[in-house]
Amino acid sequence: MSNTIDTIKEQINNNPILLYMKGTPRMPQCGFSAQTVQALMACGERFAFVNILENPDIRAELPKYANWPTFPQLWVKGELIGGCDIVVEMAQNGELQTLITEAAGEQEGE
Ligand SMILES: N[C@@H](CCC(=O)N[C@@H](CS)C(=O)NCC(=O)O)C(=O)O
Ligand code: FES
Repeated sequence: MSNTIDTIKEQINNNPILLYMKGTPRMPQCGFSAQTVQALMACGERFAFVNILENPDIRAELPKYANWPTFPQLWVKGELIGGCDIVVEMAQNGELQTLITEAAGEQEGE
């Protein structure tokens, strides 16, 4: 569905820090999404999210577009960073904070 792909592209281009997840940051609906939100929130910056459980078209199309089969998916500055495993690892080694702080700087400057 090309419409859905356009929506996805818009979301990715308009939100420098964007998490596709199951549920919401306040109420994640899966442990993988919950862990990822926790790591992201610990960075202390505002981020956008899309609840894919409420957007079945995006749930169906994004994995093909991203070439990444699962959720959550963290996108920063238009690029897929990864899912839960990668985000948690990057949180542990400090890379996530650096990435998010930098992306948030651009967000402020908008
Ligand atoms: N190892 C994955 C775990 C995520 C995962 O396995 N997600 C599954 C279950 S929540 C998924 O998104 N399945 C496809 C779907 O539910 O649409 C990661 O690092 O993100
Ligand atoms: S919803 Fe079952 S593992 Fe994520």
